[in-house]
Amino acid sequence: AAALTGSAKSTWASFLKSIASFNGDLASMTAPPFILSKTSLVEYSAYWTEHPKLFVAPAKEQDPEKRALLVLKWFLSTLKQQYSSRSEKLGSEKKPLNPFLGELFLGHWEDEEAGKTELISEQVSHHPPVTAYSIFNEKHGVKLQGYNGQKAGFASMTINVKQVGIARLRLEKWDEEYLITLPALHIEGLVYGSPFVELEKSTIIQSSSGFFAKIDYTGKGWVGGKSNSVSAELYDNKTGKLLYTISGQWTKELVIKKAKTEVERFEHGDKNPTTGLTIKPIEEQDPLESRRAWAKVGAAIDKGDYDETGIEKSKIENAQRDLRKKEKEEGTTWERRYFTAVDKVDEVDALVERAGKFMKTVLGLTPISMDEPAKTNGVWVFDTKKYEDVVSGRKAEEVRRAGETVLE
Ligand SMILES: CCC(=O)OC[C@H](C)CC[C@H]1O[C@H]2C[C@H]3[C@@H]4CC=C5C[C@@H](O)CC[C@]5(C)[C@H]4CC[C@]3(C)[C@H]2[C@@H]1C
Repeated sequence: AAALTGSAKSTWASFLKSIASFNGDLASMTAPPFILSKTSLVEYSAYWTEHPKLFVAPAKEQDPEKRALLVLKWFLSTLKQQYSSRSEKLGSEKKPLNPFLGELFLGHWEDEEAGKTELISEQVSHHPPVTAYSIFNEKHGVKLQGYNGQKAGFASMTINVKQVGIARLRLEKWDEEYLITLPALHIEGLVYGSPFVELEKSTIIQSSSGFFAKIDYTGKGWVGGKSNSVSAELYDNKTGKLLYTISGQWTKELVIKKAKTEVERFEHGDKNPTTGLTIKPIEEQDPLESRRAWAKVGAAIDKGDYDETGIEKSKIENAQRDLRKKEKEEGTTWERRYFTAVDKVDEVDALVERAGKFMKTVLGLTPISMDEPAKTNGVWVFDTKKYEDVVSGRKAEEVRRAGETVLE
């Protein structure tokens, strides 16, 4: 992106100075107008499934080893959307709107082969910010649920972000579950006023059928490396045998090898177009749905009217503060519409334990421990009872009342 000029340069310079006194809470930073996005962070859950065909492919594969490879392939195909789609579309990473507690993002993908895949994303915590989501395709019995928050730090002109939370993929037909941990990232390019995400360190995928993947992320700075590089290894837990490797750039092309021979090359970008998410027109949305709730802020950002953006944002933020104060006085808490926080999930603990054992005994690595990925306020799970109560209309009164609390 072109280097900054004139006033943008000076506001960016003062912004960089402000980051230097960064306290770790990304949302609290006031970024200059040109870096503000009108998209709320609650929308980012959609990045998991913009290729519905890849998302449902594992369900149709009866060989468990090939299923594990298809899950790894789907996961790697989400990285470009998750971490570089804004830079590609908007020229740089942007600062998303900080979702209010209870903010919703609902939609579905319609795909001729995969059928309907539904998305439910809810901001289940504001302090610290935690987004929970459930993405499911009934036709193929594929269900993804997860939650994530961010712990950020600032060092040598780079924002370092550690993700907390996990993703869980369930294949009903095979009674199989996959635990997926989330990559750490850092924001490069701040000094040029054109920030972009680079992934780092490593994540794992552990399947209940006995397959384990380790995924390592490196960037340009790495020894002779290219930006957005990834190298994944898929193992058989039982034999410790390395079955497949997938490597390349998660923004461009990845190569799958079985042992040493190439078996497939798959592309991202125009050869692998994403499916558009269908969401209701704003006037039909629930008041808590993100694009309706932030409509006035979004309009101000589109106009580049920084003052109006600030005024409309603080109206929402003040309404939220009043709501929290009222709940405190009444001794009530906000009812999460679709998710519940629990202390632990046995299936998740079993997968973490299995992965940890494999990492230690076969790979000689430090095993992941559950408190590591899940360090938010509990393990957030999709509550199908709550979901059915909403869909059936049994919760219509609570839904209506909740909508009235959001400033229109
Ligand atoms: C806070 C200082 C500031 O505003 O700097 C402006 C710069 C745009 C850099 C900070 C923002 O960069 C954004 C990138 C966002 C992550 C992108 C993708 C994901 C994956 C998704 O599944 C979960 C959320 C996550 C981790 C985003 C979290 C928020 C990030 C780091 C934004 C930063 C505020």
